[in-house]
Amino acid sequence: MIDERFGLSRHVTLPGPLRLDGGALLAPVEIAYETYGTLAPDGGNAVLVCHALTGDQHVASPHPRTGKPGWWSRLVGEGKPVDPARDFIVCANVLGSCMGSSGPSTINPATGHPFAMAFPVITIRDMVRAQAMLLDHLGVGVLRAVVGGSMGGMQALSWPATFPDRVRAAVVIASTARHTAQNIAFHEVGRQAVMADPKWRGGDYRDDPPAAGLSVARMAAHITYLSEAGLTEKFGRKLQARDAKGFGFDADFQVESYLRHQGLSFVDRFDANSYLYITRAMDYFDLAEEHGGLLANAFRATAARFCLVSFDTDWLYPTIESRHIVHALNAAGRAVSFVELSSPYGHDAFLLDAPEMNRVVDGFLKAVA
Ligand SMILES: CC(=O)SCCNC(=O)CCNC(=O)[C@H](O)C(C)(C)COP(=O)(O)OP(=O)(O)OC[C@H]1O[C@@H](n2cnc3c(N)ncnc32)[C@H](O)[C@@H]1OP(=O)(O)O
Ligand SMILES: N[C@@H](CCO)C(=O)O
Repeated sequence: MIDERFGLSRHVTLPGPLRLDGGALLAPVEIAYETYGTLAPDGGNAVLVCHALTGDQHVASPHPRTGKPGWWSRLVGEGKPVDPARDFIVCANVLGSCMGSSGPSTINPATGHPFAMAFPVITIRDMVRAQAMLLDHLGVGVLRAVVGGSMGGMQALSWPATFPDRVRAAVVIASTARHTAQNIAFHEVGRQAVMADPKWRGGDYRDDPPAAGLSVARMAAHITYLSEAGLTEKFGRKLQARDAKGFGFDADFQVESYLRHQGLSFVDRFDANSYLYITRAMDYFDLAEEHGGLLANAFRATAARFCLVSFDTDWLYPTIESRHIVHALNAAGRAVSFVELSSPYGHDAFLLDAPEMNRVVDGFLKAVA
């Protein structure tokens, strides 16, 4: 019996093999994860929380290195909508990432060196299959719910499509069922920034990463997580305190130094090759294409209930993408709740204080209890 009221970083090596969508077999499969709460004797209270592109398993406990609160501690924790007093909560670092699960920085048993670009290309569905292997290991059969935002929402959609009998409810926030040309275009700019950095060296950078390229990639991506109104409210055209030199190409505008800060701090916490692999997995995501070209087909085999939330200023995954999913769920005869929330903060609103989002998720999860 697993009995952890509070988050505890763990790591498991599963023998596998895991057959990936690209055809490769991954073995062993390393998974870093945290659990909170107690698995009920009937196993019926498990909730899987899925993280976004650069997230990790520390969803509700302080990050072990920075001490910052868990990235979704506003939604997950004692007295929150996902509550360890009621739920057995699992959050795992996704396949391809760099926080302890198998990815390009994992040591390749065949060479004794990091896989780097020899790591197989992965998909969102591969991430979900790895999570299913972890749940098997933890003795979890059917999930009470799977919950995720952004790329976490893609996993939450992929779960009932991939394992129709293993999930009773899915909460999909600020997400999409496919990457659009614009989404792919922004990711490609970031990947090219990484690959154009001479330090990238085809991925074999070891202890001297392509920091400049990764930082620029994050700066470009971060703009897509915000909104014009949010940036205007926070920075407008405000300048830094100028020195005697006046005009020039230092970070004169505050928004510039903010973006540079976001880029530099990202390099401290994320691996460049993982960035390539995970953005690629998101670009390949097209749930309709995986199901004969019709999104409704993805949901026909499941009896899961769905809750979708979008934000009106999210131009990365705008509300129209959520509506597209709602129409497909309706066509498949699935029960779905959908709400568009108002926020000035763009896509990343799901990570910020969002009382309305909490109320919606709380009400939905209580209804499917
Ligand atoms: C989704 C998952 O699964 S987890 C992964 C999610 N985490 C991330 O994406 C981390 C990076 N993203 C962010 O910080 C996102 O904006 C959010 C939504 C998570 C946080 O938003 P906010 O709390 O509004 O933080 P904000 O965007 O204002 O950034 C604050 C930082 O910018 C710095 N900053 C603010 N203004 C400036 C400026 N003019 N010049 C330089 N730095 C500045 C602050 O000092 C602060 O630095 P710190 O994070 O090192 O303490
Ligand atoms: N800002 C979040 C969401 C991006 O989709 C992240 O970096 O993971």
